[in-house]
Amino acid sequence: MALRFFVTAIGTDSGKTIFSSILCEALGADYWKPVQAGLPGDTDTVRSLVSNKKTFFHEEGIKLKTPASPHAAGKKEEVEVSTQRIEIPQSTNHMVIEGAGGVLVPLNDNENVIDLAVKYNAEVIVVSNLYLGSINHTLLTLDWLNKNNIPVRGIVFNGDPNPESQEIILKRSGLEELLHIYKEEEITKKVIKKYAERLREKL
Ligand SMILES: Nc1ncnc2c1ncn2[C@@H]1O[C@H](COP(=O)(O)OP(=O)(O)OP(=O)(O)O)[C@@H](O)[C@H]1O
Ligand SMILES: C[C@H](N)[C@H](N)CCCCCC(=O)O
Ligand SMILES: [Mg+2]
Repeated sequence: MALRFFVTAIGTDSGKTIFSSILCEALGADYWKPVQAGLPGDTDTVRSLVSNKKTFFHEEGIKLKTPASPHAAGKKEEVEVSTQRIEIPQSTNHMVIEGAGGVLVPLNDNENVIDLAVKYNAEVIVVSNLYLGSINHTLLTLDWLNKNNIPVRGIVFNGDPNPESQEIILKRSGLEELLHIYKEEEITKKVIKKYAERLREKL
């Protein structure tokens, strides 16, 4: 059966696009960004990092030029941003869907980015950075998902190792670490392939 993942994070610039590239490479999955705020978009980045020939890059659901929260970018550009307006592309392949920012980033006055994961019935993966303060950001994110009955497939740590942070996050959440992405000098196709091999063992 085709798998469907929704990649979210504890914030923006967290490594969702890097991890989405790794996941696409690991599974030969399609990539789709339902809401892109800020151009050039993440689809171009993933296209430049994935090596396999199977991944298909779907057109973004809603594309906004403004690098801001989708609700604000939509308001500025007079574009209606809502889950109702965005239908998942047809595909029989596995699909990696990348959110924008974190779970409670607003699409509009009533809806948030995470509502897209629910609408598409996708398994959520949370990318967690390892800066000072990230324990709180990560546990708040996981607690909100848990309290809203949104299951999480696992956590991806991104950044220099911090065993105390990683341990307490895994212990409190009871979730599995799917991958640790270390700080790389440059993100290249070769780097993405290396992590894809590691990730494949966990999926
Ligand atoms: N482990 C890492 N090593 C080196 N650079 C990284 C690493 N993780 C992320 N980066 C860099 O940090 C920047 C932000 O990462 P990325 O674009 O994946 O974030 P994002 O969560 O997708 O952001 P957005 O919310 O805009 O979609 C990029 O320039 C990326 O190449
Ligand atoms: C512009 C950025 N790269 C993303 N596309 C959107 C991030 C929105 C974050 C909103 C917020 O949490 O304050
Ligand atoms: Mg991104």
